Amino acid sequence: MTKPIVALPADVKHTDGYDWHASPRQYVDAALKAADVVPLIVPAFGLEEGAAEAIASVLDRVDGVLVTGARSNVYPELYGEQATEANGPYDRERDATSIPLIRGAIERGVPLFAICRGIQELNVALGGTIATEIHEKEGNLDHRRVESDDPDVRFSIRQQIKIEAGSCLATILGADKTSVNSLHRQSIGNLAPELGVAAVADDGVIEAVSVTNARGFAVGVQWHPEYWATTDATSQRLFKAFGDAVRSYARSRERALTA
Ligand SMILES: N[C@@H](CCC(=O)NCCCC(=O)O)C(=O)O
Repeated sequence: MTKPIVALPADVKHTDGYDWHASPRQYVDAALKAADVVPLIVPAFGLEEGAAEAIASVLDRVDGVLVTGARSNVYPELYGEQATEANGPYDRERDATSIPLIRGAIERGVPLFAICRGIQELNVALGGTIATEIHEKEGNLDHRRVESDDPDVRFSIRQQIKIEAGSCLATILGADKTSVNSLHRQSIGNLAPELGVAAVADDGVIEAVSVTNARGFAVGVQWHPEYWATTDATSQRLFKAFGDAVRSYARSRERALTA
Protein backbone atom coordinates (compact mmCIF):
# COMPACT_ATOMS: atom_id res chain seq x y z
CA MET A 1 0.00 0.00 0.00
CA THR A 2 1.21 3.54 -0.71
CA LYS A 3 1.63 5.78 2.34
CA PRO A 4 -1.50 7.51 3.64
CA ILE A 5 -1.91 11.25 3.14
CA VAL A 6 -2.79 13.73 5.87
CA ALA A 7 -4.10 17.25 5.15
CA LEU A 8 -2.58 20.20 7.04
CA PRO A 9 -4.66 23.39 6.70
CA ALA A 10 -2.21 26.24 5.98
CA ASP A 11 -1.68 29.60 7.66
CA VAL A 12 -1.54 32.70 5.48
CA LYS A 13 1.74 34.59 5.99
CA HIS A 14 2.67 37.94 4.44
CA THR A 15 6.40 37.87 3.64
CA ASP A 16 8.68 39.26 0.89
CA GLY A 17 5.76 41.05 -0.77
CA TYR A 18 3.76 37.83 -1.25
CA ASP A 19 0.98 36.00 0.58
CA TRP A 20 2.23 32.50 1.41
CA HIS A 21 0.10 29.53 2.40
CA ALA A 22 2.37 27.66 4.77
CA SER A 23 2.71 25.28 7.72
CA PRO A 24 5.49 25.19 10.32
CA ARG A 25 8.17 22.62 9.54
CA GLN A 26 7.80 20.81 12.90
CA TYR A 27 4.33 19.52 11.91
CA VAL A 28 5.56 18.35 8.51
CA ASP A 29 8.48 16.51 10.15
CA ALA A 30 6.30 15.01 12.91
CA ALA A 31 3.83 13.68 10.32
CA LEU A 32 6.64 12.14 8.26
CA LYS A 33 8.85 10.82 11.03
CA ALA A 34 6.61 10.13 14.05
CA ALA A 35 3.26 9.28 12.41
CA ASP A 36 4.83 7.79 9.24
CA VAL A 37 2.28 9.50 6.97
CA VAL A 38 2.66 11.96 4.09
CA PRO A 39 1.70 15.54 5.01
CA LEU A 40 -0.02 17.61 2.33
CA ILE A 41 -0.44 21.32 3.02
CA VAL A 42 -3.91 22.52 2.01
CA PRO A 43 -4.03 26.20 0.94
CA ALA A 44 -6.35 28.49 2.90
CA PHE A 45 -8.93 28.86 0.09
CA GLY A 46 -11.94 28.81 2.42
CA LEU A 47 -13.11 32.35 1.52
CA GLU A 48 -13.00 31.67 -2.24
CA GLU A 49 -16.06 30.80 -4.31
CA GLY A 50 -16.54 27.02 -4.47
CA ALA A 51 -14.65 26.43 -1.21
CA ALA A 52 -17.20 23.95 0.16
CA GLU A 53 -16.78 21.66 -2.88
CA ALA A 54 -13.00 22.08 -2.74
CA ILE A 55 -12.91 21.10 0.94
CA ALA A 56 -15.16 18.08 0.26
CA SER A 57 -12.79 17.12 -2.58
CA VAL A 58 -9.83 17.21 -0.18
CA LEU A 59 -11.70 15.07 2.36
CA ASP A 60 -12.60 12.56 -0.40
CA ARG A 61 -8.90 11.92 -1.00
CA VAL A 62 -7.08 12.18 2.34
CA ASP A 63 -6.73 9.67 5.18
CA GLY A 64 -6.37 12.16 8.03
CA VAL A 65 -6.38 15.83 9.03
CA LEU A 66 -3.67 17.41 11.20
CA VAL A 67 -4.60 20.91 12.39
CA THR A 68 -1.47 22.82 13.39
CA GLY A 69 -0.77 25.47 16.01
CA ALA A 70 -0.33 29.13 14.99
CA ARG A 71 0.19 32.41 16.81
CA SER A 72 -2.95 33.87 15.22
CA ASN A 73 -6.23 33.61 17.11
CA VAL A 74 -9.56 32.25 15.89
CA TYR A 75 -11.75 35.17 14.74
CA PRO A 76 -14.03 35.94 17.73
CA GLU A 77 -17.21 36.46 15.66
CA LEU A 78 -17.04 32.74 14.92
CA TYR A 79 -17.89 32.08 18.57
CA GLY A 80 -20.14 35.07 19.22
CA GLU A 81 -17.60 37.64 20.51
CA GLN A 82 -16.28 40.95 19.15
CA ALA A 83 -12.87 41.12 17.45
CA THR A 84 -10.43 43.64 18.98
CA GLU A 85 -6.97 44.78 17.93
CA ALA A 86 -5.52 43.56 21.24
CA ASN A 87 -6.88 40.06 20.69
CA GLY A 88 -5.27 39.67 17.24
CA PRO A 89 -3.55 38.73 15.04
CA TYR A 90 -6.23 36.84 13.16
CA ASP A 91 -6.10 34.61 10.08
CA ARG A 92 -9.64 34.51 8.70
CA GLU A 93 -8.61 32.65 5.55
CA ARG A 94 -7.25 29.81 7.69
CA ASP A 95 -10.40 29.81 9.89
CA ALA A 96 -12.58 29.60 6.78
CA THR A 97 -10.66 26.50 5.62
CA SER A 98 -9.75 24.68 8.82
CA ILE A 99 -13.16 24.90 10.50
CA PRO A 100 -15.14 23.26 7.65
CA LEU A 101 -12.28 20.76 7.21
CA ILE A 102 -12.60 19.82 10.90
CA ARG A 103 -16.40 19.51 10.69
CA GLY A 104 -16.15 17.42 7.52
CA ALA A 105 -13.48 15.14 8.99
CA ILE A 106 -15.65 14.45 12.06
CA GLU A 107 -18.77 13.82 9.94
CA ARG A 108 -16.91 11.33 7.71
CA GLY A 109 -14.82 9.65 10.45
CA VAL A 110 -11.54 10.88 8.90
CA PRO A 111 -8.92 10.75 11.71
CA LEU A 112 -8.36 14.22 13.16
CA PHE A 113 -5.51 15.49 15.34
CA ALA A 114 -5.83 19.16 16.36
CA ILE A 115 -2.91 20.90 18.08
CA CYS A 116 -2.89 24.21 20.05
CA ARG A 117 -4.75 26.66 17.76
CA GLY A 118 -6.18 23.45 16.33
CA ILE A 119 -7.90 22.39 19.59
CA GLN A 120 -9.38 25.91 19.78
CA GLU A 121 -10.65 25.64 16.18
CA LEU A 122 -12.07 22.18 16.97
CA ASN A 123 -14.00 23.62 19.93
CA VAL A 124 -15.33 26.54 17.85
CA ALA A 125 -16.18 24.23 14.92
CA LEU A 126 -18.47 22.25 17.25
CA GLY A 127 -20.12 25.28 18.91
CA GLY A 128 -17.80 26.05 21.84
CA THR A 129 -16.15 29.36 22.81
CA ILE A 130 -12.62 30.61 23.50
CA ALA A 131 -11.30 32.13 26.75
CA THR A 132 -8.86 34.93 25.89
CA GLU A 133 -5.75 36.18 27.73
CA ILE A 134 -6.12 33.40 30.28
CA HIS A 135 -2.99 34.42 32.23
CA GLU A 136 -4.93 37.52 33.41
CA LYS A 137 -7.52 35.38 35.24
CA GLU A 138 -7.01 35.16 39.01
CA GLY A 139 -5.51 31.80 40.00
CA ASN A 140 -4.47 30.81 36.48
CA LEU A 141 -0.97 29.74 35.54
CA ASP A 142 0.88 31.69 32.85
CA HIS A 143 0.67 29.41 29.81
CA ARG A 144 2.44 31.86 27.48
CA ARG A 145 5.77 30.99 25.87
CA VAL A 146 9.07 31.82 27.54
CA GLU A 147 10.60 34.59 25.41
CA SER A 148 13.80 33.20 23.91
CA ASP A 149 15.51 33.06 20.52
CA ASP A 150 16.11 29.38 21.15
CA PRO A 151 13.04 27.37 20.06
CA ASP A 152 14.10 24.47 22.32
CA VAL A 153 13.60 26.86 25.26
CA ARG A 154 10.28 28.21 23.95
CA PHE A 155 8.99 24.66 23.45
CA SER A 156 10.51 23.22 26.63
CA ILE A 157 8.41 20.66 28.50
CA ARG A 158 7.61 22.32 31.81
CA GLN A 159 3.89 21.89 32.61
CA GLN A 160 2.16 19.01 34.39
CA ILE A 161 -1.25 17.87 33.18
CA LYS A 162 -3.76 15.47 34.73
CA ILE A 163 -5.24 12.90 32.39
CA GLU A 164 -8.91 11.96 32.86
CA ALA A 165 -9.38 8.29 33.77
CA GLY A 166 -11.10 6.37 30.96
CA SER A 167 -10.30 9.06 28.35
CA CYS A 168 -8.75 8.33 24.96
CA LEU A 169 -5.56 9.95 26.24
CA ALA A 170 -5.41 7.57 29.21
CA THR A 171 -5.61 4.70 26.71
CA ILE A 172 -2.96 6.16 24.37
CA LEU A 173 -0.52 7.18 27.11
CA GLY A 174 -1.30 4.56 29.77
CA ALA A 175 -0.83 7.22 32.48
CA ASP A 176 -2.84 9.53 34.74
CA LYS A 177 -0.45 12.47 34.38
CA THR A 178 2.33 13.66 32.11
CA SER A 179 4.45 16.75 31.38
CA VAL A 180 3.91 18.86 28.28
CA ASN A 181 5.01 22.04 26.49
CA SER A 182 1.89 24.17 26.55
CA LEU A 183 2.32 27.73 25.21
CA HIS A 184 -0.73 29.81 24.45
CA ARG A 185 -2.68 32.95 25.43
CA GLN A 186 -6.12 31.47 24.91
CA SER A 187 -7.86 28.22 25.75
CA ILE A 188 -11.18 26.46 25.46
CA GLY A 189 -13.88 28.57 27.18
CA ASN A 190 -17.29 26.89 27.02
CA LEU A 191 -16.69 23.33 25.93
CA ALA A 192 -18.56 22.31 22.77
CA PRO A 193 -21.36 19.82 23.54
CA GLU A 194 -19.82 17.02 21.45
CA LEU A 195 -16.40 17.23 23.16
CA GLY A 196 -15.20 15.41 26.28
CA VAL A 197 -12.29 16.63 28.43
CA ALA A 198 -9.27 14.29 28.30
CA ALA A 199 -6.73 16.32 30.32
CA VAL A 200 -6.47 19.51 32.41
CA ALA A 201 -3.61 21.66 33.73
CA ASP A 202 -3.21 22.31 37.48
CA ASP A 203 -5.26 25.53 37.11
CA GLY A 204 -8.15 23.66 35.45
CA VAL A 205 -7.40 24.91 31.91
CA ILE A 206 -8.49 22.24 29.42
CA GLU A 207 -5.40 20.70 27.84
CA ALA A 208 -6.89 17.88 25.78
CA VAL A 209 -10.27 16.82 24.40
CA SER A 210 -11.76 14.16 22.21
CA VAL A 211 -14.96 14.03 20.20
CA THR A 212 -17.48 11.95 22.13
CA ASN A 213 -18.91 9.11 20.03
CA ALA A 214 -16.50 9.92 17.19
CA ARG A 215 -16.40 7.46 14.30
CA GLY A 216 -12.60 7.48 14.49
CA PHE A 217 -9.60 9.15 16.13
CA ALA A 218 -10.66 12.76 16.88
CA VAL A 219 -8.36 14.31 19.48
CA GLY A 220 -7.26 17.85 20.33
CA VAL A 221 -4.35 18.88 22.55
CA GLN A 222 -3.49 22.38 23.72
CA TRP A 223 0.24 21.65 23.83
CA HIS A 224 2.87 20.91 21.16
CA PRO A 225 3.66 17.20 20.71
CA GLU A 226 4.96 17.96 17.19
CA TYR A 227 8.04 19.72 18.57
CA TRP A 228 9.50 16.69 20.39
CA ALA A 229 7.67 14.07 18.31
CA THR A 230 10.72 11.85 17.79
CA THR A 231 12.30 12.21 21.25
CA ASP A 232 9.63 12.63 23.98
CA ALA A 233 7.63 9.48 24.83
CA THR A 234 4.27 11.27 25.31
CA SER A 235 4.63 13.12 22.01
CA GLN A 236 5.78 9.97 20.19
CA ARG A 237 2.83 7.93 21.47
CA LEU A 238 0.33 10.58 20.34
CA PHE A 239 1.72 10.76 16.80
CA LYS A 240 2.01 6.97 16.62
CA ALA A 241 -1.67 6.61 17.68
CA PHE A 242 -2.71 9.20 15.06
CA GLY A 243 -0.60 7.46 12.39
CA ASP A 244 -2.15 4.07 13.27
CA ALA A 245 -5.67 5.53 13.00
CA VAL A 246 -4.77 7.11 9.64
CA ARG A 247 -3.39 3.79 8.31
CA SER A 248 -6.51 1.95 9.44
CA TYR A 249 -8.76 4.58 7.76
CA ALA A 250 -6.67 4.38 4.58
CA ARG A 251 -7.11 0.58 4.46
CA SER A 252 -10.89 0.86 4.88
CA ARG A 253 -11.07 3.61 2.22
CA GLU A 254 -9.06 1.44 -0.18
CA ARG A 255 -11.34 -1.56 0.51
CA ALA A 256 -14.41 0.60 -0.16
CA LEU A 257 -12.91 1.89 -3.43
CA THR A 258 -12.11 -1.60 -4.71
CA ALA A 259 -15.40 -3.22 -3.55
N1 LIG B 1 -3.05 31.82 19.22
C1 LIG B 1 -3.53 30.85 20.13
C2 LIG B 1 -2.98 29.53 19.69
C3 LIG B 1 -1.63 29.20 20.24
C4 LIG B 1 -0.76 28.39 19.30
O1 LIG B 1 -1.20 27.59 18.48
N2 LIG B 1 0.54 28.68 19.38
C5 LIG B 1 1.49 28.14 18.48
C6 LIG B 1 2.63 29.05 18.31
C7 LIG B 1 3.56 28.96 19.47
C8 LIG B 1 4.56 30.09 19.46
O2 LIG B 1 5.47 30.10 18.63
O3 LIG B 1 4.40 30.97 20.29
C9 LIG B 1 -3.19 31.15 21.58
O4 LIG B 1 -2.27 31.91 21.85
O5 LIG B 1 -3.87 30.60 22.44
